[in-house]
Amino acid sequence: MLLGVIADDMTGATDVALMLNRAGMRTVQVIGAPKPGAVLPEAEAIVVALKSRTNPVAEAVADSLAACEALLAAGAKQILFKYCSTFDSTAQGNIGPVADALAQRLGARLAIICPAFPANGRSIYQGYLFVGAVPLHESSMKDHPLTPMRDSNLMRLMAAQTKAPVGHVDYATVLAGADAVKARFAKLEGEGVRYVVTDALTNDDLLVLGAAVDGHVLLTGGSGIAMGLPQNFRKAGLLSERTTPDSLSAPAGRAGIISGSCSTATRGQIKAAVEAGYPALKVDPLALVAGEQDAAGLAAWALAQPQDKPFLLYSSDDPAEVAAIQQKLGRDEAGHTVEQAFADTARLLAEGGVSRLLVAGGETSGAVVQGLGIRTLEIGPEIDPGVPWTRVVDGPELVIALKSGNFGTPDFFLKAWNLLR
Ligand SMILES: Nc1ncnc2c1ncn2[C@@H]1O[C@H](COP(=O)(O)OP(=O)(O)O)[C@@H](O)[C@H]1O
Ligand SMILES: O=C(O)[C@@H](O)C(=O)COP(=O)(O)O
Repeated sequence: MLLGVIADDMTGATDVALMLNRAGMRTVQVIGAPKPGAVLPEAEAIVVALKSRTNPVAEAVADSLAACEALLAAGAKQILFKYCSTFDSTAQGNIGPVADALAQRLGARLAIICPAFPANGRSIYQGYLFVGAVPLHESSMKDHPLTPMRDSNLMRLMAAQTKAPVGHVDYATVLAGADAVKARFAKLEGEGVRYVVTDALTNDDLLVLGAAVDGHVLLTGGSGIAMGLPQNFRKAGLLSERTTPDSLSAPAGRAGIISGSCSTATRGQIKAAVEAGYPALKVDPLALVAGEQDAAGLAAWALAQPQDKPFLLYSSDDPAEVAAIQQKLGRDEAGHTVEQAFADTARLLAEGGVSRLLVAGGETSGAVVQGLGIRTLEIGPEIDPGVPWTRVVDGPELVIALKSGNFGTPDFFLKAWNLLR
């Protein structure tokens, strides 16, 4: 084991596991903070998927430290704290407090902050995070149901979550190469800076940064930063040769989609699936609270649909509707109600013979994976950047893809099945 990753949500975990797998590291994903003394699977990289993005801060810190202990015990030489490429967090955290706790545990004097993910349009310039052509706070992330992002300056965002000094490595330095970046790191460290936001626009920049962080005990960032890490282990002669699969054999059974993601990309993908004639049922948080809809009813509906097309269960709605529901139920209550309903529904679906499942939404995926009692995932082929099919290794017999809300082309729900045999 070389690299340990602590991911703050489920889709983020499969995203970074896919990145590492494609860059040549044999990677497995385990779900939840391992218990003390737990034996982790054999791999070159292990990703521990937590649900720590929106948990209470103390819980997020405790889970992240537990994951860190397990990864160190398994032999990790470097720890990556993976958060969202859109830096999803609140003013209180959880990115700052978790990074602080990990830095203290690992004795890290300097850790980079790099959510850049060019393949999905996330770039950093002058410390500002862009989503496609617009700054983060002008993107659809400003309306996220749980972590609305209203600032784009990563130094300011981080400074609001930590007392440790935050610095910046500008793009000119990244363009000058890994040695120049290392020299800047050393200078900033000498000035007492703990966290360094690094500009990055392209995959080449991420490879430069990957080389520059060789030997850092703690890194923080999106999955993009993982791209340049395997090269360090390969150079040190520590990596085996491997290729990534281009398809995945799936157990016989039904196919379906569960979506609790209200992100723009997911809503477009739902529209495409409905237009393609997928049987679709909208789940209403208010109806769940009133008992007019429940998991048993949702599963029964899904299992009664014709089998020639995947069924679609979705609560996804546009920002105005989500805001109206949150006003009635409260943000957390609305979120938890939907997540619990989907977790219970997923369990009933698996019991009813569903063996191929697509789930949209990070929090939603966390709930569904918990509901299904999945403990380990093996990473399969890439459907779109950041989203692989995975096979459940420890849990019910199924293949499952966990899609980040904002990832995937509009035909994602239509084309994903083509990679299954
Ligand atoms: N109609 C809705 N109204 C309010 N909240 C909702 C609705 N549908 C889903 N949610 C909640 O919104 C959150 C979406 O987050 P998530 O699943 O992480 O999606 P994404 O990956 O798009 O961020 C979840 O907590 C989910 O339960
Ligand atoms: O880094 C990313 O953008 C994703 O890996 C991620 O974390 C996704 O989170 P959700 O959008 O909540 O699924």
